[in-house]
Amino acid sequence: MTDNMLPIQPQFRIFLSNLERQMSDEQKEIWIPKAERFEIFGSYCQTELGHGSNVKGIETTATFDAETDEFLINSPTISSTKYWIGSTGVWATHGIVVARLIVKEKDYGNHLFLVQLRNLDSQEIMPGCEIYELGPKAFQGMLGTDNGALTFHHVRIPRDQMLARNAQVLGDGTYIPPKNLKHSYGSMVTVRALMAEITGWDLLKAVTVAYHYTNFRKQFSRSGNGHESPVFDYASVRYRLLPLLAKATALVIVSQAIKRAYEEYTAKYLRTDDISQLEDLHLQTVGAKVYSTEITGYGVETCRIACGSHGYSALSGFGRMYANSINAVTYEGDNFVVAQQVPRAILKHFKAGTESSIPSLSYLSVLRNATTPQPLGIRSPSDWLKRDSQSFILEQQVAILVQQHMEDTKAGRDTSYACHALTMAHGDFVYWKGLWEVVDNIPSGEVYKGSMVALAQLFSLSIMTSAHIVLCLPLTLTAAQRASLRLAYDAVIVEVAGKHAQNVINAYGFTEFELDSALARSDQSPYEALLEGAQKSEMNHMQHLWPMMVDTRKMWRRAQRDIQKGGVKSKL
Ligand SMILES: Cc1cc2nc3c(=O)[nH]c(=O)nc-3n(C[C@H](O)[C@H](O)[C@H](O)COP(=O)(O)OP(=O)(O)OC[C@H]3O[C@@H](n4cnc5c(N)ncnc54)[C@H](O)[C@@H]3O)c2cc1C
Repeated sequence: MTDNMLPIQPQFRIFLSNLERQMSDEQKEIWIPKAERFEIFGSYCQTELGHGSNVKGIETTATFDAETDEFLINSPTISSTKYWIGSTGVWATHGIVVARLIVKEKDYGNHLFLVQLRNLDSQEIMPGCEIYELGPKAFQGMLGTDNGALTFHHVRIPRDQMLARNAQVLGDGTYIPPKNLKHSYGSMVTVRALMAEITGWDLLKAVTVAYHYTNFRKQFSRSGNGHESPVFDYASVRYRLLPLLAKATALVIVSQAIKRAYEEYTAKYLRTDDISQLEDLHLQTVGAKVYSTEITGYGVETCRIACGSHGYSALSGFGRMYANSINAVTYEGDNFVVAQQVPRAILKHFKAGTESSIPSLSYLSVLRNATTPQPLGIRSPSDWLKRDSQSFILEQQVAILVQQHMEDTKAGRDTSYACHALTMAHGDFVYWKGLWEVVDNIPSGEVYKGSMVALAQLFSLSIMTSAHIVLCLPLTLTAAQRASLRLAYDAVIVEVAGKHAQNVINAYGFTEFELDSALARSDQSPYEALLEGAQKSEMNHMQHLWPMMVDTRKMWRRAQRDIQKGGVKSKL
């Protein structure tokens, strides 16, 4: 239940953050207190029926009328209807609308405008606005949020409702352009920084339910002593669930650090207008958004499948969790589209020779000093637990993919598919580095240090044995070294399963209310909870349909008798 997004969330995630970053000081004084006091509810209206990823293609116009000192907001075509707009179907009283600014017939491209959508006293839709709620979403997801379709019919707003921190239009129609074009992606950065951490928590909940259930559920006897074994004891279950526990932990911990860096940047920006760090933070948050939403969406589904048929019951909660998490690969920028920004930024630094200013790009030194890598001194599985062995593999992996990307770009190939794998490999390296930075700083006396080290090792070895790395490893490692990597991975799985997983799950301390799953209750076993769910099913009370079922059977019997008597001939 708690993973259902609420209509109020766009208010904090994107509406207020845009008011703070994109409004002039005078505008902020008026609007921020209203939003903070919930006198107004806000939404962010960018996507149109015809244009999502291609923001430059937006058709909604904001035409300046110097006579009345107003803008006219208009949707000139059906494809310009704002669509998917969170909270707008029912709740929002105001929207930050992305529209093309037109002054004296000149098109200045997309700018932001604050438009009132509903009457504050009656909630009625304002004249000139046409709004519909979109109805159910795929998998019945995001039930708690209304999403709207919104058309503007020449809606007038005062000139001072153009968000004016950067660009402005003066009363005589003079256009003051933004000092810097990069400011415009500041609000996207905010949301992505938040999403990366939230998705980590979503995955942790799914893993917790699956861990609880697979330890309860017994099938077959592994020992042959007649007692059935918990399915968690099978490698097929452990190797799916435990790496997800480690990955979810990494997502939360590293994304928190990215979010903190962004908050520090924002505080400085609001004081000084200094946006020098924004480009790097943009790279970090786009990468984090793609990496975290991809792992979480598919990870939640993996947890469901690991629980067998009972995972497929709505009572398990996995359906709800999946429906509410998988859409994050699409919103705030489709992952395959925004993933392209990461290689672009990597190449820009590589070509300019500025990669040393960005710690997460240290792997570019592999390409810069393009010498044959020294063979790794791996002699036993424990050598794989050393940081330099791990960084070697992960850096090699991204470097190979960057090299391939450069060749593809040079050859004029469409790289939009391969960019995704490169962004994920970059994410592997960034999250690996970030996780170890945190874990290494835990004082050695802390009781949870051992569990965190084991989880970090599991995270490291699981990403090192993943699909695209397997392609690269044969180039640099001997067969014996590759075999020892598998042994190291096996050993870490055994250690985490036996000594740490339960402690880590307990430490996260999700309540039953938060998990909302029949597979993870303390007062009932999963079987009791599932059976109780079946007993409560509304389909048990469909007696009004019984006569129809009886009649159908009678009809079949009659038809059968007629066929046997030879009275009915098939027309087929
Ligand atoms: C639940 C939900 C909530 C949302 N909330 C809001 C909101 O509050 N406000 C708002 O403004 N918007 C919102 N959106 C819209 C969202 O931001 C867009 O859906 C998203 O940006 C993707 O755009 P699109 O749907 O038009 O996909 P498209 O751009 O049409 O993409 C379709 C396919 O084409 C591929 N593709 C497109 N362009 C390229 C390219 N250049 N290279 C390679 N492949 C490409 C994509 O990978 C994808 O597979 C929401 C969406 C959802 C699902």
